[in-house]
Amino acid sequence: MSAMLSAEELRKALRLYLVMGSPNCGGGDPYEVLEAAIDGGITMFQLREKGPGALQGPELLALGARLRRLCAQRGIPFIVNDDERLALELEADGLHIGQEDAPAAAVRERLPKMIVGVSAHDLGEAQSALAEGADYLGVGPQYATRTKLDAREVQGPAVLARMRAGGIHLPLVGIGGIDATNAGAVIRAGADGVAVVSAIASARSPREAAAALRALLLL
Ligand SMILES: Cc1ncc(COP(=O)(O)OP(=O)(O)O)c(N)n1
Ligand SMILES: Cc1ncsc1CCOP(=O)(O)O
Ligand SMILES: [Mg+2]
Repeated sequence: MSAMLSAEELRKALRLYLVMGSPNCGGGDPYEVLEAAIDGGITMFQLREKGPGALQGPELLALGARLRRLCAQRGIPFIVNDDERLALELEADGLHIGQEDAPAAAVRERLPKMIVGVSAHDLGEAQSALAEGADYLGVGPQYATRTKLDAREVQGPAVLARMRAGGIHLPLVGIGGIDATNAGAVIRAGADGVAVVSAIASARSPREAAAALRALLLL
């Protein structure tokens, strides 16, 4: 577990997890989108700069530094997707990696003080991630998504129930196609929280979208 958050604090932080980068903001300013989402009540943030027009190099570092600072000011854990070096440069609270990224055990060893999140699509992957020292699992896709073109097939909330029944007690967050119409089903299946991209970042009002999700998650 990260030195920064206890397991219980992490479970709470995962409740409404915004995952986002500039390509998800419909041309809007990602800083303003994140600020509005924090005002609306998100509890954790992941910088995932992927897709058409994704920033790289110094531009990505500059954006990451601004978003990181905003999260620090507002008490929101700041996680970086995929890029271990960027996570270190930004002094992130954590790194999220998937099955096609660096091996979780090696990342755990290199980043002993960071929150390490791992994507898991079935019980077997969840058991491996647990054994390799993951702090939480991102589980999905729960529903169809247009945000991640290389997403695996839809698993549905039942995959969360299978993980719980299989003895996975790690903090779990559902991801993929989640919005206000289906977030409750994800929680009822066993997730501690929901991770969303488009439901907040592409909303007409990211603040209102985050507030609506927060209200139904009973926060
Ligand atoms: C919270 C959370 N869960 C899952 C993912 C997906 O990670 P990954 O499978 O590595 O895919 P990319 O996001 O890197 O395209 C995530 N980012 N966050
Ligand atoms: C990053 C990721 N991993 C699995 S699905 C997904 C994308 C989720 O985006 P959205 O919330 O817009 O469906
Ligand atoms: Mg990844």
